[in-house]
Amino acid sequence: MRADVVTIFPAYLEPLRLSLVGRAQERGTLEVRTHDLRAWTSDVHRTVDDAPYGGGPGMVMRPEPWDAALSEIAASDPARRPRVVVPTPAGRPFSQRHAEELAQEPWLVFCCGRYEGIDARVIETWADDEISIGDYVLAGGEVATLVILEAVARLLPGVLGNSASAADDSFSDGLLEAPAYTRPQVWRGVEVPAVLRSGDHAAVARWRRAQALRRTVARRPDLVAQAELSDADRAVLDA
Ligand SMILES: COc1ccc(Cn2ccc3ccc(-c4cc(N)[nH]n4)cc32)cc1
Repeated sequence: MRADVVTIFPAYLEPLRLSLVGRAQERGTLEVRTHDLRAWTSDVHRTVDDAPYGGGPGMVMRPEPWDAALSEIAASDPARRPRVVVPTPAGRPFSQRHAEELAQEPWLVFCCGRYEGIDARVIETWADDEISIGDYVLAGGEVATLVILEAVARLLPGVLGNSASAADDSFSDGLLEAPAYTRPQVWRGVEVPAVLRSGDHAAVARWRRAQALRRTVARRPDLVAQAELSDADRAVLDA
């Protein structure tokens, strides 16, 4: 996968060189190219923003630099068309399903807005996805891009080690994950549930499913409504 990121703060994307996403880049599974939007300005002050029509607080990002940047990036591989992603508070809520969908794409381009956002005509012209990572307002699209790219990168082939699998993810079955434990067996007087030390893999799976169901009912009833529940699941919830 190739991912281009356009931003006025390229340094914000440096964390993509670390850890899981960094390893995916070293392996060639993911290629991240970061671009400074100001490279596509033509005035001496390298202006990327202007006052909003209709008044109101703050500034809006001008369309010309964005259109020049996206046109040049898209033209760099004429045989393909990238999927253009614009993080915004007004976007479709990001989810594991959405990450799985984006992980199928060979080429993503992220437009990191700042100020009060990007001129709407750029979004109309270029955006394939407008994505919100939550109902709170960040100062720009860079952090959202880091979130989206990490969630997508871990789904790419070979990125997660053998010991981990995206198929076992929380949300992969529509529920929250069960509590996890490791050594010591007793810590601050609290013992690891015996079933997890029993060696009975079927019992462990039943326990984890029951814990995930109860946790999801308590914290995210909206997810329970969407999940596919078995008769055994319903028995747990009715208990
Ligand atoms: C009045 O409306 C706005 C006031 C401030 C801003 C700041 N801002 C500029 C670009 C940009 C891109 C993404 C996000 C964002 C995404 C999520 N889930 N939260 N915040 C925020 C962004 C935007 C819109």
